[in-house]
Amino acid sequence: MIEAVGLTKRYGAKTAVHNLSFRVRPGMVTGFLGPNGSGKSTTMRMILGLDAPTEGRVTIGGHPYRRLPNAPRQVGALLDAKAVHGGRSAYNHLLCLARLSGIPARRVDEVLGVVGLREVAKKRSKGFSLGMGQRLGIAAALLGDPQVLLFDEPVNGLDPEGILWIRNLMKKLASEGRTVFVSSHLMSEMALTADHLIVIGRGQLLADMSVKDFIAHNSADFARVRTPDDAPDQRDRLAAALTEAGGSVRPEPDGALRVSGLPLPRISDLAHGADVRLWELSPHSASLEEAYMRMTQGAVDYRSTEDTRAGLLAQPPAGYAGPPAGYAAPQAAGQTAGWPNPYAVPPQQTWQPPQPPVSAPVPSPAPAPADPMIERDSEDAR
Ligand SMILES: Nc1ncnc2c1ncn2[C@@H]1O[C@H](COP(=O)(O)OP(=O)(O)OP(=O)(O)O)[C@@H](O)[C@H]1O
Repeated sequence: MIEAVGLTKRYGAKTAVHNLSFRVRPGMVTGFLGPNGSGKSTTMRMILGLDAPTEGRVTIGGHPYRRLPNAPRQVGALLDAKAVHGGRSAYNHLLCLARLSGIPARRVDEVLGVVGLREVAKKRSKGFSLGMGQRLGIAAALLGDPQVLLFDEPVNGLDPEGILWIRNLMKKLASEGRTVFVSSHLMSEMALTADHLIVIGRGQLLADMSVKDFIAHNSADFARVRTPDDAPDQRDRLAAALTEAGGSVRPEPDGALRVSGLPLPRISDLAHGADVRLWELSPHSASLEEAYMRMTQGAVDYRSTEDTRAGLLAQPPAGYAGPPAGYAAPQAAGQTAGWPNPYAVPPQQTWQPPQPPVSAPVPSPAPAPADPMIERDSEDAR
């Protein structure tokens, strides 16, 4: 098990990791997630004794890495696949590592087989592709047959077959009772590989929970409901009935309604009661990516200047003429006027009954609530 307690790392004025406490348990794959610059690599380096914590501690099996007896046989890591002497063959690179750690030479051949590099074992690694380099780095991590494994972005540069291979390898290592700690930016991959997640943002812990709980806690399930395209009155009637029943209703780009707060059978009954025909009534369950985006959108350090605020505003599809008449565009947290932020927490009540065609002034949309991150980002501008 890996255990961090109050782990903090400062580089001069920069706090890379702040008061981080977590446990990485054996027998499962634990994903380590966070936006760029959030402190994942710094944390991994501290776990491996490559960086000393400014405060706090991190141990493996109860010992700091540097005090672990025969550490390379207990802990294997892939931090930077490029950290290889390019003039050496894959075989010689692994053989050097094995000799330094008192690992028998026959193990080199075994791990080359595991990572699928036997055929190129005698080739110099400087000619290796990114994916082959990753495989070589993974072979080095496996060399001592360790109980604890750390992988920093192991799927970097791998093709789909390689990604699948890594996924199965991680799962197999965990099923053998090992501790597997893996960072990645590929959410879809993490959703398939990890059992548990540790999520950090700006060096601080944001979440420590199972993948299932993480998605459940950070996403809102909703239903998509579509009425006949040629009958906008039916859509308006349905939206009004759903809102009256306590649902939250928002327009979708294609004219459908996004409804949260009401179960599907209730939506169906309300539609029936309002004499509205449905062309679609489908459940939507959030993905890990959506849940992650929602949780971390306030903790992103680097953001395109074209992402006006939260950086997550989807562009309206070509040809989209704006929301249907009768809708007051909701301004959820982290959202600017325009296209709805797909990751924003849905507002409680968004449906506005259609206005009668009188010459009353059209109410202007409410101003977006102040977003404290905007202030902070401009202060932190670098
Ligand atoms: N040696 C160093 N000196 C100064 N600052 C550093 C050093 N190493 C890391 N940092 C800073 O600490 C913060 C965390 O960096 P780190 O590389 O740990 O993040 P990360 O989550 O691994 O990022 P990425 O996903 O982009 O790899 C960043 O702001 C980085 O610039």
